[in-house]
Amino acid sequence: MHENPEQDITGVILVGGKSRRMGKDKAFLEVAGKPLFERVLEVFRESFAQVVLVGNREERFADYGLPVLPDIYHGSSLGGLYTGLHNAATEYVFVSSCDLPFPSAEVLRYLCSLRNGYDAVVPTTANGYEPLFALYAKSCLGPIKRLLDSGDFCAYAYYPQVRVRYVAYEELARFDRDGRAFLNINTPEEFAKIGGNL
Ligand SMILES: Nc1nc2c(ncn2[C@@H]2O[C@H](COP(=O)(O)OP(=O)(O)OP(=O)(O)O)[C@@H](O)[C@H]2O)c(=O)[nH]1
Repeated sequence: MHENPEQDITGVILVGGKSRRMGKDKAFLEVAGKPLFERVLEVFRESFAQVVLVGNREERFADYGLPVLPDIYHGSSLGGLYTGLHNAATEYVFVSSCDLPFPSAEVLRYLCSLRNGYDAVVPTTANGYEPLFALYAKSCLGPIKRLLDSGDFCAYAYYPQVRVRYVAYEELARFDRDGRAFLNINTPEEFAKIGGNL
């Protein structure tokens, strides 16, 4: 456990995806002998006093002693974030997808350190926004709900309505020593590239 886990941020790991491209539940794919989602969980446990999972099929995670919250809005990562934020006992949540093989505690802590005065802290990389390794305040709930109720599941469409601290990758690079902190794994080919075996 990190000396000072954040008390006002709940760590939310989204585990409710369908893994269609992978063809196999991504959360449990092993990298260096450890399931992908456990690699995120390890970083979260040392960083946050409270950690929850969001997704259906709770029985998959029965061994971990963590709350597993069922989706309020089904079928999107934005809906998963909504459920995490809605249920959080804290002002903020830090959300992560479950398919990051090399999540960085240093990147995470730096992002968290920027939260004062903002509704969201969102990294931007060469791939664009990274909404699924980012911090959100309860004040995002209304804009997210309106979006979901309108049938739009875009993870960043409400950003113009809240105060977002965008964090350019250049600002984060010093915390991402091997340049893989935002890598996520969606396909068997991507999994094979990091040495994974289905
Ligand atoms: N709780 C919850 N999480 C979701 C949902 N859809 C996606 N996620 C999570 O969001 C993150 C990113 O998911 P994606 O890779 O975009 O989608 P996926 O369904 O897992 O995979 P594909 O079927 O290949 O698109 C992963 O951690 C997923 O588990 C959902 O409906 N509910």
